[in-house]
Formats: sequence, C-alpha cells, structure tokens
Amino acid sequence: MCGIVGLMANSMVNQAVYDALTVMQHRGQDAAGMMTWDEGRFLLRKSNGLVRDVFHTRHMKRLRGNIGIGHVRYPTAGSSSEAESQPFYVNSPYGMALVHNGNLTNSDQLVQELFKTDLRHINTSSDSEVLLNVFAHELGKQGHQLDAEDIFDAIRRVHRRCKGGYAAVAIINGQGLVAFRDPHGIRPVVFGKRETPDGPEYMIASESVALDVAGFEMIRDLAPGEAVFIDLQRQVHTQRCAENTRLTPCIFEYVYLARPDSILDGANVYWTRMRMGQKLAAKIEREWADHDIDVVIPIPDTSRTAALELAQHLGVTYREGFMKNRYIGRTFIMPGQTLRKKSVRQKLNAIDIEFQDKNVLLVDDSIVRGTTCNEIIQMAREAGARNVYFASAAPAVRYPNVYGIDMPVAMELIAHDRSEEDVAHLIGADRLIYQDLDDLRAAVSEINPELSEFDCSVFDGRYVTGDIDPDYLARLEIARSDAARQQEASDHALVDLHNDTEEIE
Ligand SMILES: O=P(O)(O)OC[C@H]1O[C@H](OP(=O)(O)OP(=O)(O)O)[C@H](O)[C@@H]1O
Ligand SMILES: NC(=O)CC[C@H](N)C(=O)O
Ligand SMILES: [Mg+2]
Repeated sequence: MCGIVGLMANSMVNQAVYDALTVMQHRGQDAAGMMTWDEGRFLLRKSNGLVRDVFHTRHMKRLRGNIGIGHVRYPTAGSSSEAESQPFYVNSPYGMALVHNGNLTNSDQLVQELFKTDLRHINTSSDSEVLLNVFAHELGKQGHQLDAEDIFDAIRRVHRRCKGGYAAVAIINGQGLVAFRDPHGIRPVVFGKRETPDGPEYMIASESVALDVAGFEMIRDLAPGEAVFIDLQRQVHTQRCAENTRLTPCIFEYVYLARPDSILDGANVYWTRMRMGQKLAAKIEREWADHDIDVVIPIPDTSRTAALELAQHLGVTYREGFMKNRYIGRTFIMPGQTLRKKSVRQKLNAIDIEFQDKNVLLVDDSIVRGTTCNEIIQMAREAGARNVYFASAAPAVRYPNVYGIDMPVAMELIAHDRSEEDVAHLIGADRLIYQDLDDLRAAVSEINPELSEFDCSVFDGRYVTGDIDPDYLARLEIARSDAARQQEASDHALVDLHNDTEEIE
C-alpha cells in the first residue's frame, strides 16, 4: 500500500500535491515523489525518505504546472532504491508519467512480453514501471487524434494484460489526467471536485482524507475496472473498462492500512474499527464470560479506536498505558526485521502504574510478524502486570499478501501453520483472543451493506484474482524474504527525467 494522488487545477498544484502526500504518509515511508506538467514539460522530484525530507523549497519552486501526480512508497516489488521510487516516466507515446498503488502478480511475464513483443525495455525491477509501459504500449496503438474513448480502449487492454491489485494515476502529455482501478477494486481510489472562480478542479487519491484537507468534495470511489479521464478543458469522462468486475476491496485497509478519518468504498474506516471492537467484546463475553480483566490498554496508534469500544462494551476501564513517541513512524511498514524490532521499543514506553498488579488486556489491530506484541507483552510484564492477555481486532494473519502489502513470506508470519495456543505461547501471552473472520467482514459490511465481499487472503489464503498458486508463492518467497532483500544492492543509479538536479533556477 502506497499512497497516490493526481491533481488537475487552475493554478500551481505543487503545494496541494505535497499536502496530500503528507496526509497519506502512513501508506508509505520509504520514498516520495512528485511529477508536474507545465505546458508540455514534465518536472520531477523523487527520492528516498519522508515527504518533508524529499521536497525542499528549491524542488518545490521547480515543480511548476497545473497538473501533478504524487506518490509515497512502501515497496512490494523490486528494491527500495531511489530508482524505483515513483512517479515513473516514458517518453513514448506522447510522454506519460504514472504513480501506482498495488502489486502486479504477472509482472515477470509482462516484462518478457514487453521486451520480446512490444520492444520496450524495463530498466528496474519495479512492477509499476511495467504497468506504465503496458499502458503506454496500448495507448500507442490508438493513433494520433487521441480522445477519451481511445484512452478507455487502451485501459481495457491494460486490464486484460495486467493481473493483481492496482490503482493508478497518470498524466498524458497534452491530453490530461487519467486514473484507473483494477477489476476487483482491491486497492482504493477516490476522486473529488473543488469549485474555484476559474472553474472546477479535480483530485484523485488513495484515501478521501487527501480530498478533505485540500477542500475537495468527494464525488465517489472509482468502481472496480473503472477509469476516469479529465481532459485539459476540465471535462470529466468515466467508463467501466473491464468485463466481469467484482468489488472485493482489501479488508486490511479497514484493519490497519487506511487512516480512520477516511471513507473507503462507502465505509467510514473509523466506524468499521469501532465495530471491530464491539464484535471482539462480544466474543470475549461469549467465550470468556468470567474473565478477570482489570484494564484494557491499546497499542498505539491504530488499535485505539477498536480498543476503546471494546472496553466500553465489556464495561472495563480503558487506559492509555503506552506512550507513543510521535516522531517514530509506523513500524510494520519499515524495511527489515532488525529495524522494526528496535523501533517498537523506541516508539512505545509503558506507564508502570497502569500495569502494576493488574490483569491487563492489551489490544492491537492485528498481529502480523509478532514483532510488536512480543516486545509489548514483555514491557507489560516488566511494568508489573500480573496477567497479560492479548486481543487482536483482526483474525490470525496466516498467508502472504500479493496485492500491495509487503508480507510475501508465509514463514515470517507468526500465525502461519500455528494454532492460536501456539501463538499465545510464542508471544508470551496468558491468553490470546483473535477476531473471527465473519465478524471482521460484518464489521465493514454493516457500515456499508453494499460491500459484501472482500479480499481476505491474508486470513483465509483465498486470492480473489485466481492466479496465485503454491509455485507463485514459492518464487515470491525466494525473491522477497527479509534475508533475500538484505543482500540486494540498493544503490541503482537513477535513470529518469534529467531535471532532478540540485540546481536552483
Ligand atoms: O505483528 P507486527 O508484525 O508487529 O505487525 C502488527 C503491528 O504493526 C502495526 O503497527 P505500526 O507500528 O506499524 O503502526 P501504528 O502506529 O499505526 O499502529 C499494527 O498496528 C500492529 O501494531
Ligand atoms: N505498496 C505499493 O503499493 C507498492 C507499489 C509498487 N508495487 C512498488 O513496489 O513500488
Ligand atoms: Mg500498531
């Protein structure tokens, strides 16, 4: 899950793109980038780091133009080198730039096809460069006088060729801004409008919170397989560009990935997390009616919403027993296990009096590798807790993700091939309670009854695109385990637009 944004405005877009990326920083902390279009010229700045570190005043001054796209990256393919940060650019046809959230599952095959049949070279191991080149190649078949129908025809063929989860926004030189979403709607994308005295402006983004901060009214989510094209006259064209579409959004967006103040596919993320807390409380009442929990303590940040609701429904005191260092980012999306582990201790510190001689129920939104709960349970014991119970607002994460969340290796998941008792023992909890999958699904669909199906692959091993088999997962494991990535060189030279110099105009 990266964050993407596209903006067509009537004045310079650089600051609004920057602001949108800042509010989507939680979707990717490795790299950030922006490409603007200034009457026939693309301008680029991208680099490793947080938004505030990547864009300095001199870069912002250079990013001129009324159309722009931006990206915050959390790599799920290739390396975390600067060369693979986004946006990507190709000069033919027209000149195009693209940002992508998600992960293509047939990227290797597409690289071969692009090289052998389409005569296109992919210079990195990023699937997003592949997606851009497939789109560019298909657009190149449409002839000279491009209109909305031509763009939609090209996207129709992109959907036929590309498999996996993808939400993308692109600028086509001299034509406009275009966005599309995969036929299963796995990754989110919304678009909105803002009226100005000079006419309407449009923003497309991964999460509605980006529209909120910039004062855009949400129009709607893109439907699965749908594309939106905004031409230079600010005319909006939309079309469903895939057959057999089925909305099965990634349920992990509601559990952890998205900000609680976003609304995705008509479901308010905050409300869904409240429901998760309520349902978890009901499970505890069902299965452990005579519990002896003295206090419910959340593990900041994401679990707070569910934990407070859980405590209220159980009628147990809720206390903030862990203080979070606001300057440390999300640990789950950090690269490498050593860094993640170290960061949990730097990020969270216990307030001893909330633990001394108490039976505490620690609540997290999910347990993935077990990095956080391992450390936290130890900290609770060090702080004097009598018994440490642990509850997860999501079911056990047992299977790899292949659609844009970087958990590609089953063996790295603490619950893979293990019973709940085994996990409880391993993390050192006196009791462990996981949410049931049906309850998690209900927590979202009760908020928006039109949402009935989800990609729940990390919980049930069922991959909605139907192209994932054990061989695929075995190959992914070899390529993307933490161990494999440690060996990979991360300093590939940046081959891209050559206007990214440190020069000040
Ligand atoms: O079992 P693990 O592999 O540790 O992964 C799960 C943990 O990681 C996430 O927290 P994170 O620190 O990324 O972000 P947050 O501050 O939004 O909770 C999530 O909220 C869990 O706490
Ligand atoms: N998390 C994502 O959406 C990643 C996008 C893309 N696959 C990359 O690795 O850059
Ligand atoms: Mg957390």
